[in-house]
Amino acid sequence: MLTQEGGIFSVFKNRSLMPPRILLYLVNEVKSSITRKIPHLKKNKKKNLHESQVISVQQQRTKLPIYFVREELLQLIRENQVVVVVGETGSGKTTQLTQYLHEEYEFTTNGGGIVGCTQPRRVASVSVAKRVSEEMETELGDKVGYAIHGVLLRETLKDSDLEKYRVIVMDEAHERSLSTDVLFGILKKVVGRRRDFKLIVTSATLNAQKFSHFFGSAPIFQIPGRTFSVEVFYRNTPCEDYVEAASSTDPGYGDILIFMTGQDEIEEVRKLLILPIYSQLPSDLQAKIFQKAEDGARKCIVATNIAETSLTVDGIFHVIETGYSKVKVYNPRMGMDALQVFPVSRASADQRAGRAGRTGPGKCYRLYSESAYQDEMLPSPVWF
Ligand SMILES: Nc1ncnc2c1ncn2[C@@H]1O[C@H](COP(=O)(O)OP(=O)(O)OP(=O)(O)O)[C@@H](O)[C@H]1O
Repeated sequence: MLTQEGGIFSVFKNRSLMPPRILLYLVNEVKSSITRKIPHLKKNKKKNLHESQVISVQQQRTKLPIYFVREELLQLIRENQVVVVVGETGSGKTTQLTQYLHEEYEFTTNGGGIVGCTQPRRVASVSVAKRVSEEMETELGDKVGYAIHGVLLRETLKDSDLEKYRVIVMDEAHERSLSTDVLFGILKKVVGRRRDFKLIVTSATLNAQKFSHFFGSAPIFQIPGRTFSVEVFYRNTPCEDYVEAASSTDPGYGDILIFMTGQDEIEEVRKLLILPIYSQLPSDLQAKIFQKAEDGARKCIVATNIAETSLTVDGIFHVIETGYSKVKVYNPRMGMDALQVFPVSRASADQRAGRAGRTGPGKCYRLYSESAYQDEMLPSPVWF
């Protein structure tokens, strides 16, 4: 069923006709990505067996770092209107915190007790909502929903106090954009007007202090530990062609996530990875298609930075990281925005590495040197 709520067009299969209790919102999205299955890559089934495949979803939840500090964190939230939460990638900030808050406030509010969680990317809103509904053993659209056609920001135009929300989680707040900055200003006012309203800001470590300061020295809660280790490899020298270098980096087993800056490069990688056949192709290259593919295909995803945060793709062991992304920059001469390629920040590189090691130990191959990471990359993204 499609419902129109408060100016937001939400995709809900809402059996009870009540709005879901946990809502994931899209606040800002920049680009798209392409996902491909590459059938000729070899899959080593044994090595590819992730922990998530052998233990239940509920057991997985009790192994996440946030689980061990649940009560401590909720106590801090009870005592403060705004709390900044910092934790390693995969510690459970998105999927677990929303559920803890739902459990905490489910019975204490009548009616307007929705926990809203903002996401910078569409793909994350959808996939996290699905995951949370699975964990809560409910159908998507029943207790858990997502809204991608509208943004929370737009909802504030109709209801400036966001009355139906008990808690808003500004997830991945370090992924700043104009929308999130405006929303921060609005939420600060809501916090001042509504004593029962809670705001949780999750962020990469480096920006936590700034957010805390903006909200009048809000306490910062650090979730200790990480779920699985990610081994990071660097090149000794910078590579001349990262598209080619990424395409020829095959760790030999396990699913792979490759980061590229945009659709053109993604298409190039796809061409390099998929075997072509046409009459003008030299016969030795044509012959390659007759080589037998191993049993069990391996998945290779080539994505832009839309896959950088919040996403868990089960089975991804390896991340190949080019160190670049496209950023929307205003060009005053042309009087319009343009996408330009820039080196990523250390915070983004760490987020990318964090896409491995979500459901098992992982590896990240950085196509640049360690000194480039340490000395040349900015600590966090700069917004133009
Ligand atoms: N779709 C999924 N399939 C399998 N496991 C998942 C899925 N989504 C989440 N998980 C598990 O839950 C863990 C916590 O994910 P969550 O998104 O809550 O972490 P996070 O702290 O918000 O990380 P990040 O900041 O990188 O988004 C993951 O590391 C993974 O083990």
